[in-house]
Amino acid sequence: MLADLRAGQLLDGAFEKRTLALDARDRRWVQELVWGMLRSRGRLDAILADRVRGGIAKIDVDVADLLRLGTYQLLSMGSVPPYAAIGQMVQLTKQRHGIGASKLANAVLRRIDRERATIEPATPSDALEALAQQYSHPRWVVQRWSERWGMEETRALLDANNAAASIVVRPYGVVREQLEAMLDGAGVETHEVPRVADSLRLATGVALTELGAFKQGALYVQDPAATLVVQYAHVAEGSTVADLCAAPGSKALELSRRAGLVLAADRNMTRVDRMMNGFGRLDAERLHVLVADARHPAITPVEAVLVDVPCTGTGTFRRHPDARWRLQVSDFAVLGALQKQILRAAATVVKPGGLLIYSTCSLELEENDEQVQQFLAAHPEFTLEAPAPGVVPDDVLDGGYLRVLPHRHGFDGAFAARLRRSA
Ligand SMILES: C[S@@+](CC[C@H](N)C(=O)[O-])C[C@H]1O[C@@H](n2cnc3c(N)ncnc32)[C@H](O)[C@@H]1O
Repeated sequence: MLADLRAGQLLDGAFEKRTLALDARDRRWVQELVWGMLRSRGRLDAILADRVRGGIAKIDVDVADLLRLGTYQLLSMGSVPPYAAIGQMVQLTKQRHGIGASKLANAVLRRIDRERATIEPATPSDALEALAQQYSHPRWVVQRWSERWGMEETRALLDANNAAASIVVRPYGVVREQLEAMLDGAGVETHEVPRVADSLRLATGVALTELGAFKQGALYVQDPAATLVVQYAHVAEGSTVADLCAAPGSKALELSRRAGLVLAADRNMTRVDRMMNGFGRLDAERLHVLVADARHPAITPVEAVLVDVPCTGTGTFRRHPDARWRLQVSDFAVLGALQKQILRAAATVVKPGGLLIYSTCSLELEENDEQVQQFLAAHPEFTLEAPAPGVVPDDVLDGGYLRVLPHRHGFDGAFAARLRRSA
């Protein structure tokens, strides 16, 4: 899986592909290991740097990942006996890299096991480096956030990014109480979600896809931040809505609660396939799926258009611990250009008097406020229009925008701007 990530694949996809043959318990164990290791990679590297001659950057990247996995098991996975963690990693290193590398793995991991009581690496004197190491984030990301929010709020955000994200579900075709009863009958503990009516947070460790309520299409998974984006959009009852970047489709489903018809389009065929499977499981109504490029929308103007654009996803680092290590400064320019193109093209298919909703799961101003401000400056026929008071809680509104922050609200990060076209 880690080799897949190095080849540019995303963690979710690599996990799906590599764990097909495992049962639910083993999948959970692998997930705990890999997600946990990636969330603490910076700290693990500091520990390894003190014990690998020449530092971790000097050794083969695959061996480095094996050492990180071994170290994480030794220090953070109490369920794994040290001899098993060391033995397994040494064996794997031998299979993949030969006897020399396996001796290194054996020596390093045994030493870490021996020194576990005094293992914490020294705190770097540079305050940003210290935060980056403690919370395992790239330093440049910590720097950019601390310039915006200050050190203490940045610390809270880094901490939130390392917390395990819970599964939150929404009822479909049944009311919340029915879904609660179905889950209760299956022995699944549920909790209400602050700020978002009808969503249910499931106790951790639930094998969701094995639940009857899932198989019967009585629920779908949606982080409260995504639900809030759609509630903030507040499309008119019975209207036709185009969701031009729709896959895997949870916002399209949420839109279909109020809309008369939702056109759910995405450019990526594989993701469209997955979206269709999801809608099929739910027996979803009032949704039409299309494969289409949002830069050239092939539809006639509609009452509301949502563009949930591709972005750096810095609001979802807690779910995708690989993303923080993949992020590059150049992503802002590359994705920014695409976001700009999609937003401008989407504007051409909004009816006069209609709504254009721009959203991201990024925390970054370049992808959020600045995109919208530039768009509004070039399109005087659109104005920012927050939904009526009470549609979403006041504490997720910020100057008319929707802004959800992991460390303030406890959900994924999200941003949205609701733009009204003049009649
Ligand atoms: C943030 S995700 C959308 C998530 C989705 N709205 C949901 O709530 O489930 C962005 C999506 O945009 C799609 N995408 C990227 N470039 C696109 C383009 N030019 N036209 C249409 N879709 C595009 C990606 O395939 C991806 O599925």
